[in-house]
Amino acid sequence: MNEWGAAGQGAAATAETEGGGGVHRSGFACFVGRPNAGKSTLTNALVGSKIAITSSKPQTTRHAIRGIVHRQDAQLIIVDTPGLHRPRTLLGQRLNDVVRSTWSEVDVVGFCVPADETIGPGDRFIAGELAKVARRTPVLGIVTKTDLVAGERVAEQLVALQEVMEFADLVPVSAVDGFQVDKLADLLVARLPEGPQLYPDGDLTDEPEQTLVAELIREAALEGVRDELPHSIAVTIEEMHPRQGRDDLVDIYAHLYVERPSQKGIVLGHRGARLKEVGAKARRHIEALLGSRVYLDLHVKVAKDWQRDPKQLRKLGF
Ligand SMILES: Nc1nc2c(ncn2[C@@H]2O[C@H](COP(=O)(O)OP(=O)(O)OP(=O)(O)O)[C@@H](O)[C@H]2O)c(=O)[nH]1
Repeated sequence: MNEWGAAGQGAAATAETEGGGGVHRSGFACFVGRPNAGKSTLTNALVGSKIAITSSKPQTTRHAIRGIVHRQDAQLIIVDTPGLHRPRTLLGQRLNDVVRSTWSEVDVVGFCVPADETIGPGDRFIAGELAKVARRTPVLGIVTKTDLVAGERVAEQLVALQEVMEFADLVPVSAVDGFQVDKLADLLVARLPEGPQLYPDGDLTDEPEQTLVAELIREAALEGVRDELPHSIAVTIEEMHPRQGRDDLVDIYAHLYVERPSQKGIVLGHRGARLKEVGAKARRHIEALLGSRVYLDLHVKVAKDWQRDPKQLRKLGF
């Protein structure tokens, strides 16, 4: 087709080079959508490995965790942002700042709306914010969780989504049964500039291991108590290193912060039974992540009103 398409060195991608042999694209994408829209699960489905943290309750993905999709023709780096929401605390404001700065850095944004929930004010709030960047960054409309509803409902949701804002493309997907996940990858890749591979083959995420470990502990600690302590737990890794003289065992010392003394009891449980379960569960996940045995030491501490205190927020990594 076009011999010059692959020559590439710094040449801008054009429509003519699309599909041309040898063209390699690389760049960044992120998914936005209200909490629970399925963004993390979709990232995992695209990357093909559990790296982002998923849960059935909102607001669990706090850090911009990247998943990397390696393909012959492209490398797509997915940045997973926290959910955008109306801020009520300093933490809320910081999270929204992270989201907005992410949007301005990526090549394409995917706006996720679940097929099984009506489009509401939360989605329109996000669309309003997204419209501000849409002139520079293409936004794809994604209807997620199509496996949960009948075909007509998916069609209705696509129509409803189209009315919320102008999209570069619209696509329905299911991360659970894999419906159109490859199609979505194609649509995202098509929006990336021509460029070389940015990460080595096999890299799935560049998020520091300690951040992932802290997220796994937080996830385990929130299990079953989210209604009581939805946003009140933060985790820091104080120390993490292989045990001296052992190459099959990693020692991890972590602090679990709650906001008030009364919450400490909830996390600990009767005679510390709950914390023990949390530790066992987190340890299993961390062992799977690190591919090594793990000794996990967890301490619960009270950091009074950490969500409202800039000094505490900095200490906890926000
Ligand atoms: N049936 C079905 N469930 C899904 C699908 N994708 C996600 N889910 C479920 O929906 C819930 C929320 O998914 P997440 O991927 O954690 O959603 P999120 O948008 O990343 O949520 P936040 O991190 O809170 O912003 C989880 O219980 C998932 O298992 C899907 O394609 N089909």
